Amino acid sequence: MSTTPVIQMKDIVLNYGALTVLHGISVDFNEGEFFALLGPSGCGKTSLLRIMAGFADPTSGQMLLDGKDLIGIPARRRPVNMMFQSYALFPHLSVEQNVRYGLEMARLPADEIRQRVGAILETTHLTDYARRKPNQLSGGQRQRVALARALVMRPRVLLLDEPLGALDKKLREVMQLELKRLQHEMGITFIIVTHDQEEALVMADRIALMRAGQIEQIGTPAELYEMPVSRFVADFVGKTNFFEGVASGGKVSVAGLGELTSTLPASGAVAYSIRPERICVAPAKNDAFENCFQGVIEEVAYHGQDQHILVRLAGQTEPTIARVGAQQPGTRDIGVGAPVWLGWNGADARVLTR
Ligand SMILES: Nc1ncnc2c1ncn2[C@@H]1O[C@H](COP(=O)(O)OP(=O)(O)OP(=O)(O)O)[C@@H](O)[C@H]1O
Repeated sequence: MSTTPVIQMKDIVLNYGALTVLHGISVDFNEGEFFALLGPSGCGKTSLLRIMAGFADPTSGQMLLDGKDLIGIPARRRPVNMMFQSYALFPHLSVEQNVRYGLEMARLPADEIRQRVGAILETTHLTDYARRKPNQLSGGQRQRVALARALVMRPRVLLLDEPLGALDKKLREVMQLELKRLQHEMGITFIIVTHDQEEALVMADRIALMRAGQIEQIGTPAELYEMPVSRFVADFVGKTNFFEGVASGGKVSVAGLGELTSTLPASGAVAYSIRPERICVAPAKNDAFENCFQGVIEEVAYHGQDQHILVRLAGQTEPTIARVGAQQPGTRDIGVGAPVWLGWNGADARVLTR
């Protein structure tokens, strides 16, 4: 993938009166990448998207498209298209008319319009629905029409604000892969806003995790998951167990429990983070693991392909969660109240200083 930036945001600040919504955001969005702006409600994701689309001007900061200043250029003159959560299709127009509308407004030659609309209906699997009205379509189909309508304009960048928000879980999962396929086929930069970390992990090439108007970490899904820079990232992306303790060298001392090992040297107050799938559950102590602690099972949650086993370790206020596959020998009969051993290796843990 290219690392040539299409849009560059430099130190973007946005104030609404006395309220600062964006506190100096700097990020480059690259040519042809699928980028997710992820974060909890109210962290400023949509505000950042609206600035890129031209619906809001930042209080200060710089924004470049292909190296040229974008601020002050009206929304309709930017090669940037925004797709809203409420797809805003014209109800009285057919699918095909909805899709061709933008090209007609741009006064393109009739032949080119026909060719481009035909091609995009095919790419989005809508050819058979071309004559239907929006109210004769399912939610997923309407969503595809909105996408086709945006993509037919061939924007340099497509901005998508919670595009799958209105769909049920099953359809969301189908459309996540569909969006990724479309983005890949067309090579257009997609910047998507979502508060759903799973969605961001599945779809995006890179993610910016935002928190209270700032970017906490930018990276690939694997970087955010495997190498979180803070408690906030480790907690927001995936599930994890935290042990608050004091680090010295490669060890973290946890009150009531003992010393935990890691391969990351640190000192002072830290959070030691270990993912549930990195913890092995066994009826007896297994010396193959550097960290072994006994506890009592508090709850077993069945999740289909795996189980989440909540274990109370000595001196801990929160249970420790281990995720075990249904196929793991010996775990099927483990029940609430049983004593078990949890084991993991230091290389699988993260030591977080903030
Ligand atoms: N027009 C406005 N006037 C005043 N405050 C606003 C305005 N628009 C947004 N805000 C505030 O700015 C902050 C960021 O809002 P924004 O919509 O960007 O967040 P978000 O991360 O997209 O959240 P969500 O996922 O809930 O949509 C919020 O505190 C919001 O209340």
